[in-house]
Amino acid sequence: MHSYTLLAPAKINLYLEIVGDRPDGFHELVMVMQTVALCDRITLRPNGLQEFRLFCHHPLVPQDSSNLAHRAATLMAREFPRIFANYGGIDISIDKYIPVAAGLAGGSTNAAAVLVGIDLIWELGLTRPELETLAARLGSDTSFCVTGGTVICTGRGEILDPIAPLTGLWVILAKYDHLSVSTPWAYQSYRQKFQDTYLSSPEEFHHRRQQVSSGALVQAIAQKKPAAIGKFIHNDLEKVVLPEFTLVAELRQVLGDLGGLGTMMSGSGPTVFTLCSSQEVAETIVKEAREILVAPDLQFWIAPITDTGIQVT
Ligand SMILES: C[C@@](CO)(OP(=O)(O)O)[C@H](O)COP(=O)(O)OP(=O)(O)OC[C@H]1O[C@@H](n2ccc(N)nc2=O)[C@H](O)[C@@H]1O
Ligand SMILES: Nc1ncnc2c1ncn2[C@@H]1O[C@H](COP(=O)(O)OP(=O)(O)O)[C@@H](O)[C@H]1O
Repeated sequence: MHSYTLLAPAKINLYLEIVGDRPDGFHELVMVMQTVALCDRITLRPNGLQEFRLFCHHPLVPQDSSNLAHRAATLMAREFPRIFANYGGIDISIDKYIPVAAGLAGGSTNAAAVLVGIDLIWELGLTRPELETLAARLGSDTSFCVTGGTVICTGRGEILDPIAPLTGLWVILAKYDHLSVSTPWAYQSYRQKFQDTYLSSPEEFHHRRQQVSSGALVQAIAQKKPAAIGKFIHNDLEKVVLPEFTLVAELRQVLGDLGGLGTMMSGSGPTVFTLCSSQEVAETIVKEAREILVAPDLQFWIAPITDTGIQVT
């Protein structure tokens, strides 16, 4: 049996609109998700035991069965008990490069990589849609992470409509090390503040989804117009996160003022991203931002936008 090393990339949300409440307690969303080439490295080694073991040295990442990567492995064992009994367990090692609890889907992409990797190790031959359906049981963002690219994500986030890939752009990611935002908190706060604007029927959800599919951002992506893409990015969760996390609001303002195509918070934050036309532009903006915002724990990453999801190396 082979060992595999996989690269699991982060995502940003180019668009995140909260459309309404769902009967399952989650929110109905319309999002445009985009893969970014900032990757965690996941190594999977068959261990000959009847258990999964997880190794990760990041202080904020759980090392036990609550880790999303471990949960993905357990899900596979439950789905394929006889194959698990034959092939045995796997040691999962995670080298973390994606910042944690940052709105970049770090845990979800690790889980997606484990599904893809176990499919290979156990020679299951699962199709992409089958892997995406399994992934949806682990989290709202996990199905997207299986495939990656540029995708309209609706429902809880698990209904995927891939669109023309967005390539040739670069992104700056900026995050204060000491800040993290709880995703449930962000959604609950949004509900408390904006519930009176929510749509509620499946017909209204469908209509809104159609509007976004044919709307300004998706058109700009299809026509490969970087300036328009930067203009039409949007995130409803900024309305609750920015007033509460003033450092994030300031960071967003400073990066936005320094140029780039557009600046926005990703997901539930607190990472702020700036889309740039080139690596050089991104480097210049980061240099200038570091001169304005003198904070030892403010970190920047520069990475290309990519249409490559989980990669087996
Ligand atoms: C906000 C987003 C945007 O892409 O990403 P992150 O900022 O976490 O990366 C996602 O919606 C997060 O997706 P994910 O991180 O997979 O969340 P889940 O584990 O499924 O849900 C965490 C919690 O978020 C809330 N939640 C999530 C998705 C959704 N459509 N409606 C919700 O209300 C629920 O309170 C849920 O308990
Ligand atoms: N493999 C994992 N990598 C990162 N975080 C994980 C993982 N498994 C569980 N977590 C937990 O999930 C929570 C959300 O982290 P993460 O997935 O990085 O952020 P986000 O949901 O904002 O994209 C954190 O509290 C973290 O401890």
